[in-house]
Amino acid sequence: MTKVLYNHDINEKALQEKKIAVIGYGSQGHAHALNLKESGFQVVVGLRPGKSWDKAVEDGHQVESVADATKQADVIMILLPDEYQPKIYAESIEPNLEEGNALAFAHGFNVHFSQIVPPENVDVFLVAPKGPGHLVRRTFEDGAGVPALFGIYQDYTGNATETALAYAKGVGGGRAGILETTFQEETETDLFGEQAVLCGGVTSLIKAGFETLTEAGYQPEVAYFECLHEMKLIVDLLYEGGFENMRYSISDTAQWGDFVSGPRVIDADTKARMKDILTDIQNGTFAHGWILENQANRPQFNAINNRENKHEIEVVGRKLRELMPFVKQAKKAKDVVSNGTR
Ligand SMILES: NC(=O)C1=CN([C@@H]2O[C@H](COP(=O)(O)OP(=O)(O)OC[C@H]3O[C@@H](n4cnc5c(N)ncnc54)[C@H](OP(=O)(O)O)[C@@H]3O)[C@@H](O)[C@H]2O)C=CC1
Ligand SMILES: CC[C@](O)(C(C)=O)C(=O)O
Ligand SMILES: [Mg+2]
Ligand SMILES: [Mg+2]
Repeated sequence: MTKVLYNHDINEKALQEKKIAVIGYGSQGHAHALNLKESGFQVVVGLRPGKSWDKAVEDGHQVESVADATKQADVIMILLPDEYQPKIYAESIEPNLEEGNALAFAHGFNVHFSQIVPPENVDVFLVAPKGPGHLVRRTFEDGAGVPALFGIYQDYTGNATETALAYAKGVGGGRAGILETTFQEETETDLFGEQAVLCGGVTSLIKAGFETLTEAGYQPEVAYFECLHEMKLIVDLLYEGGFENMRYSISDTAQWGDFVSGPRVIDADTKARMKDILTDIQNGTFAHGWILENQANRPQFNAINNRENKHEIEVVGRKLRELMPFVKQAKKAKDVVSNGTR
């Protein structure tokens, strides 16, 4: 079995005298900066003036421009949106790198697809938490953590692995398990997971179920609770103990329906389309389309996003969630991070 590393396997020495620049203070950025600081490491946050800057100051960080944070740091973790990274890297990071620095990423996209080509005299690694940034922070505060992958693209100093592992431990990955990967494997599996299963797959499944019920005349509120709200409760059981644990808790009627109807929804054709999606990721078709979409100022992204936000499941869900104040909302936390108001 692949070796999974935990806190007790990792020596933090490689990062102890070092300064870490966390560039960006969004979903991942705020979680890395706060978790690393609370793990005892020196952190400077690199940003442009604005909402994230104000929030990072409010959270007690030293905040500098991206260029100045890079100049001061030994390890530069780039946690900007993937689509803006190449420009900001070229303008403010690369000119300020010094020999022996470490350049780090939480996703391999830009290095793997050659949108960022690092100089030869720095270490290059990734530490990719396998979870949303707000949960990287929330679980850390709760004394737990989110699993993380680490991968070395370039080991100029000979210390890249020790540095990456200390970083992964600092953000809380060593509480849940740290696995070695490559930039290629992380990039391709992460893109596949978010498109086919975790985000694209799940939202399409929920929406199709909701629409099937409402088009048949059932109440939208009932359809919302059935297809979206209860998803989290079922997924919690999967998270805690896999399929067996979930099936232990549901009724035998549900389990029989799971066995006979699940494969009618997700069948061999669905799997063949998943393979097509993976091929498009592997051969660069997806990356090419996403890069062009951004160069054109996101016409399709914005149109689809507006349409999705107006879908009946979102309208009814907003109303129902207002009546459940115990439901925590990452979007509110994200707005807080990006608009500086708490
Ligand atoms: N979201 C997640 O949970 C995960 C993300 N990743 C990876 O982590 C990286 C970061 O993603 P994510 O956290 O979602 O990013 P976000 O969209 O949350 O990051 C936004 C941050 O970037 C800052 N920013 C944007 N443009 C600039 C600029 N021109 N100059 C300076 N700062 C700027 C924003 O500041 P401002 O307020 O000024 O706009 C804000 O602080 C990506 O590589 C992603 O693939 C990996 C695992 C999970
Ligand atoms: C699942 C989406 C993700 O890959 C993540 C939170 O891990 C992302 O890019 O945000
Ligand atoms: Mg991911
Ligand atoms: Mg991702």
